[in-house]
Amino acid sequence: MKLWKHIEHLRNTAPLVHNITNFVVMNNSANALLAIGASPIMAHAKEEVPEMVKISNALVINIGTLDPTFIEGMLLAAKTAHELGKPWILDPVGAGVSHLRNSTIQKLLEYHPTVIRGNASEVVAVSSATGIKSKGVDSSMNSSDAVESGKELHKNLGTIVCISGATDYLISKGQIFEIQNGDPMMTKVTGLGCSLSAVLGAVLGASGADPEAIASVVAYFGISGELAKGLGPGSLQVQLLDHLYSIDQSTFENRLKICSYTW
Ligand SMILES: Nc1ncnc2c1ncn2[C@@H]1O[C@H](COP(=O)(O)OP(=O)(O)OP(=O)(O)O)[C@@H](O)[C@H]1O
Ligand SMILES: Cc1ncsc1CCO
Ligand SMILES: [Mg+2]
Repeated sequence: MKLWKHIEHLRNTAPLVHNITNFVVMNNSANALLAIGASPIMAHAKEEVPEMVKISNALVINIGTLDPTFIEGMLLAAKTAHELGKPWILDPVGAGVSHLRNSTIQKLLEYHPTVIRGNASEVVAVSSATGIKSKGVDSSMNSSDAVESGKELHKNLGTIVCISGATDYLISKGQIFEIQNGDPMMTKVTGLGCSLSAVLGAVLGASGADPEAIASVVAYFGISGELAKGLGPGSLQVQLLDHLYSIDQSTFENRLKICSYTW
């Protein structure tokens, strides 16, 4: 697979990505977007959200720290993106943990996200709609155990589903990509799943709903995490940005662990 072209295209396109995300990750998500070559804007007030969606190439909605004001902004943004045909990605952080999260996800799904990216517990919770018991925002399951739920979600909504974990899965119409890049140390830095969702917003802005382009960025992010591993979570958090910024074609191609099959 010749995947580097998707990374180059993203860097050359420099899409503007509108994020409504959580208080924990606003900074690292904006920095991850800049490092990969995109332009971030964080904005959640309902008074400006429609204008932001209009000027942006893609929208990221992350429900990590919900409150009524954020929910209002998210619903308006998702509605506007849906009406304008702008691609958008939903990160259902903590799906299944509270009624507020579950009911907000159900309302957001009415606006047909282009992609849903979550860890295994979140994907299972969104797919079951009723919500399962979950530990918090970290997954209590292996990503491989969420693949059937991811397929159901895709069949019911037509949404591309990305399940992150030791193996990342990208489930789209008739095709699944499996990506084996990344490092377990990435789970010791908060919000790297949120950063992944943000950079997937960037590839949506640059390439639209192209599963191969999205899978390329999932792999790119994992490779950046592998290279960023140092003494522990602190250095990984900082060096991830350096590698997102600087990886070249040969490093990417030498480290790439990806396959795809039909379903
Ligand atoms: N065991 C693992 N081995 C290798 N890479 C991993 C592992 N677990 C997670 N990752 C990588 O870490 C990144 C974040 O995925 P993760 O599933 O931890 O997201 P998350 O649980 O939503 O995180 P958060 O909610 O903190 O943002 C992905 O790039 C994923 O490939
Ligand atoms: C720790 C945490 N709590 C709400 S959002 C978030 C960031 C990781 O999802
Ligand atoms: Mg998460």
